[in-house]
Formats: sequence, structure tokens, C-alpha cells
Amino acid sequence: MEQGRREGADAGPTVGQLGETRLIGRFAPLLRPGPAEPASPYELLGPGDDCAVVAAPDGRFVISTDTQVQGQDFELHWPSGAESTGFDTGHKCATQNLADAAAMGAVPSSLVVSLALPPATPVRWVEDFARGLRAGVLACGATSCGIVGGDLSASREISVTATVTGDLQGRRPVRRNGAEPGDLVVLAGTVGRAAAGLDLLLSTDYVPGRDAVLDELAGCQLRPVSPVGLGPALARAGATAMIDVSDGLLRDLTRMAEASGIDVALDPQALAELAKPLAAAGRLLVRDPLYWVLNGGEDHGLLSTVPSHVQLPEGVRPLGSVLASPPGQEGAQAGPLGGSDREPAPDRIRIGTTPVHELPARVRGRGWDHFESQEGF
Ligand SMILES: Nc1ncnc2c1ncn2[C@@H]1O[C@H](COP(=O)(O)OP(=O)(O)OP(=O)(O)O)[C@@H](O)[C@H]1O
Ligand SMILES: Cc1ncc(C[n+]2csc(CCOP(=O)(O)O)c2C)c(N)n1
Ligand SMILES: [Mg+2]
Repeated sequence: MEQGRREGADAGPTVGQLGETRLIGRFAPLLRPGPAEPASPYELLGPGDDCAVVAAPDGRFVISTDTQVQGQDFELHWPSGAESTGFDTGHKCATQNLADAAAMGAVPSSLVVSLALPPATPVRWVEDFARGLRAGVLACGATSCGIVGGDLSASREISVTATVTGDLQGRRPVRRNGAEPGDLVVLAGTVGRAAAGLDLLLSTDYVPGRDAVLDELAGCQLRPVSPVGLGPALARAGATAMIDVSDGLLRDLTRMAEASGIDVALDPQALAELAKPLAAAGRLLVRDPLYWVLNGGEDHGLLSTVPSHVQLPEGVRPLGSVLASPPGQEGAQAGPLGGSDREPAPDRIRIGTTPVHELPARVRGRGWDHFESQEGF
């Protein structure tokens, strides 16, 4: 599949030269399903009017939104020499939004997408964005999700925001706060690869196109794929809690542990398995791959807890177990927004018998926070 053009001197017309109306005319048709693809059963009215109309057969829908900003969430030109194409940015936009719907146990039903673009942006970049968005929806297996509308504006740097809705199909939403002592902690998808890819892209020691293993990791940062179908599958199997890993395994698991008032023991062997595919990147960048597994975000794997007797859907791997918290900490510590006004305590999680704060410095990190100064990610 075409994954977007690298922009050169012959990048063609810019969005400033084309104007908004003609740009929509070029962009919007690319969001539609191809002749061989099924139309979304949820889409009652697609783009073209003031709003789209989307079916909500359940009487409720889940909704969430996610933004990427150039320089903050992606670079057009990375220090390694790689580029984020429009295709990449569109693909990632689809994945990061669909994963949030899936993490509630919902089937994504619609996406709307808003782009703010510098007038010098090549029209091709925007067309590639639309193709990437569509390809991301398909790569995540969200075939019943329509891309039903959006908005365009101008800005100094590229900013893209999508909003996703999802259908709970009559089930209760799988929240972060339902994990019970005795449950298994499981993962659908991967962790650590997008973060290893990010550090490669940020390094001048990585030369794109020379090593297929490293290129694949960079691809996981540029075009992550979330196993979106496994969200509803886990919900049907009886998942007690779920979250998509966007900010790092320990950080997102701590959110779940705090909301549920439980502790977690992660299995060192399962973590070592997740670190294996990162070994080559670890050698090049002189990093312990476990660092990326524990702290890296953006793979948008689905981290869930399930009762221990449950038959795990294919593609879901055990990662550890839920333990009762010591007396005094059994209560949920999350506030009304699902956050907490103090820094999450890492003590709720241990690896084998080692509490996270006692891990060696080379694998300790903080996960991602948009407003903190960053070292790597
Ligand atoms: N600007 C905002 N206004 C209202 N609620 C917000 C805002 N920003 C975040 N929130 C809420 O805070 C909660 C945590 O947000 P956060 O972005 O950390 O997790 P998330 O929604 O799972 O996103 P992601 O998976 O992309 O990291 C969410 O319920 C979100 O709706
Ligand atoms: C240029 C550049 N610098 C840093 C990063 C790392 N990064 C950005 S957002 C995020 C977490 C998910 O965000 P959200 O919670 O908003 O979905 C991470 C780990 C990147 N991708 N590109
Ligand atoms: Mg999320």
C-alpha cells in the first residue's frame, strides 16, 4: 500500500494556492470507502451538510477526541532524516482515536476530523493524510467506522484533531475502575515499539532504509495499529477494566490501579517477551529495551483485567495479576475526571516481587506528560 510521498522541490500546489473549497473537494472524497469496501452501517448522512447523522442503536454512544500537533506529537522532518508523511499522520490519527473507543469495549461508529494547516502545506500532504486516515481505520479493523465529516482552518503549524464515537452494543462500558483482586492483567497488541521507534527517529545514529527491523520499529511510531476489535471481544469475555496504553504501560496501569483501588504484579517473563523485538534498537541506542516496554506510549495496545477463569480471545496475552492493596489503599484514588490531583504513586505496581520504585535506574521512567519537560519520551 502507498504510504505517502516524501516532499521534494516538486511538491505541487500548496493549500494556500488551492483555497479551502477546492481543498475540501480534493480531501473529502478520499475519506469515503473504496468500491470494494463496506459502507459504515452507522453512517446515516455523511459529509456535505452542517452535521453528519450517525446511528446510535444502543441509545447511548461513547465519544472521545485526540489531537496531534506538529513538533509535539510528530515531526515533519526527524533528526534521523525520516519524515512523517501526511499518510503517517492520518494513520496515527485514526489509531489513537479508535483505540479510546475500543478501550471502553465499544465498536467505533464514526470519526470526524479537523485540520489546521499552514498555507504552505502541499495539497498532496493533505490528500495523503486522508488516505492514511482511511488506511488506519482499516488497519485497526474498524470496518464499520465511517469518516463522516470535519473542518479545515489555517495555523502556523499542522494540528489535527479527530473525534470518535462508538457503539456499546448493549453492554456496560468497560471502565478503568473495575479491576478486582484475583483478575488477570492482559494485553491486546504491543507496548514499547512506538517508543523505541520514536527514539530511533530522534537519533542521528538511525539511518532509515538500512535495517528492516529498525525500520519496522520506526513504522510503529509513525503508523501504530491498535487491535480495535479486541476491545469489544474483551468486553464480551467479561473484562472488568480496560485502558489503551498511550502514555506508557506503568503510567496507564497506575491510572487503572488507582481508579480500581488495587495493586498489580507484572510477570517479568511476559515483559521480557515484549522487550525481545526491541533488542536491536537497544543495542544501537544503548538502552535497556525494558525501559521502552515499561515507559513507552503510543502503541495503543489495550490493557485490560479479566476474571482468571476467562478464555482469552486470540491475540490477548497475560501480563500479570491483580492483587488486593494493603489496608488503607483499597479505595479508588481517582478524581471525577479519572485523574488525580497528586502524582500517581508507582507503589501499586511491582514486577515479580520488586516494587517499581526499586527498579534499576536504566529501566525507570515517567511515561508521557504533554506539559512536563521530556527526556526522549
Ligand atoms: N480539555 C479537556 N476537557 C475535559 N476533559 C478532558 C480534557 N482533557 C482531558 N480530559 C479528560 O481527562 C481524562 C483523561 O484524559 P487523557 O487524555 O489522559 O486520557 P485519554 O482520554 O484516554 O487519552 P489518550 O488515550 O489519548 O491518552 C479523559 O476522560 C478526558 O476526557
Ligand atoms: C515529536 C514528538 N515528540 C514526542 C512524542 C511522544 N509523544 C507525543 S504524545 C505522546 C503520548 C500520547 O499522547 P496523547 O495522550 O495526547 O494521546 C507521546 C509519547 C512524539 N510522538 N513526537
Ligand atoms: Mg486512552
